[in-house]
Amino acid sequence: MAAAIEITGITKRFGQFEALRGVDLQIEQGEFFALLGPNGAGKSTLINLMAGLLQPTSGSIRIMGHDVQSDYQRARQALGVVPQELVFDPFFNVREMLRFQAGYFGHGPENDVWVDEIIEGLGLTDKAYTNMRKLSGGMKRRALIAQALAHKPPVIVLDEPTAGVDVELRQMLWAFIQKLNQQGHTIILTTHYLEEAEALCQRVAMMKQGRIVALDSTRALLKSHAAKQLSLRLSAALPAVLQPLLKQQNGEEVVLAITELTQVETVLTALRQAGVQVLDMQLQEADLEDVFLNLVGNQQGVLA
Ligand SMILES: Nc1ncnc2c1ncn2[C@@H]1O[C@H](COP(=O)(O)OP(=O)(O)OP(=O)(O)O)[C@@H](O)[C@H]1O
Repeated sequence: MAAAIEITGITKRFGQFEALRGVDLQIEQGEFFALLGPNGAGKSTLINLMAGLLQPTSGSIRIMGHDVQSDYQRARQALGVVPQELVFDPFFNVREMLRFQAGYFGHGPENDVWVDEIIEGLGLTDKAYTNMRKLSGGMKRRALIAQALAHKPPVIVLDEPTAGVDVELRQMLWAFIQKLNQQGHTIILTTHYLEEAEALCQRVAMMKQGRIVALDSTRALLKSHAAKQLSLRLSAALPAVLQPLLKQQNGEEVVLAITELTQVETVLTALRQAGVQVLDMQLQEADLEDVFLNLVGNQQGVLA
């Protein structure tokens, strides 16, 4: 079985600037995959290369086994990309636009059942016959997501689909995308909402300055890269023996970084021996945001 996406040795220069510096990545069919990274890491450039909108400086990309350059049409047919920007054709209503889009990929009336399914799945039923230019911003975004899906592509790329959208659309979108994933579609998601990636994606790639700096299952990343946090309110100062674990001090509260649960016992013993009482205690699991900050740092705008 061909991989959904196979990226081999991709580099991309814009003049002197190297936006991608050797990216290798294979995403299997049926995966729900997150592509994360701070602003400027190269995510959109990689997506534009997948969609054939840019030519790589070197390397190759295959979508469902089809080379994006030498077999462009079949590669493009296999891919649906939901772009970041709201670009649309103002002359059609929603349903017409979707049928037109599917027609562009060679589908006829047999695809209408699918078009109606996405209209319903994205909550556009009431707007199906409304002209695109009369839709509100949120509804336009739904229509653009629908547009990327109109030709029923097996591989779906969502480039920050929930940036600036309300909770209702977010929940509806994720329910629908999860259903598509269960039906066998491969989903690739970029998002700055790391809790979304953590909740939805089985595997994560983190990019920094044009390179992949981490690639693993979400679970393994959480386990290997981030510590748990133990927050304590104490009756006296933190004993010196525990200072090496100190991560933060917020007034009365001290936050210790621990890697193993057994360390909690060690901390409590050390406190008892020093005669320090625990007034309050909270153990917090590491989340994907901690991993992200550890690996790529909190550059400006990362978690906008
Ligand atoms: N057409 C272009 N010409 C010159 N530089 C470009 C061009 N497109 C992108 N870049 C640069 O390449 C780098 C990667 O940009 P890209 O848009 O891929 O990042 P990103 O990870 O998608 O960021 P964001 O999270 O902000 O969308 C940036 O430094 C950007 O300025």
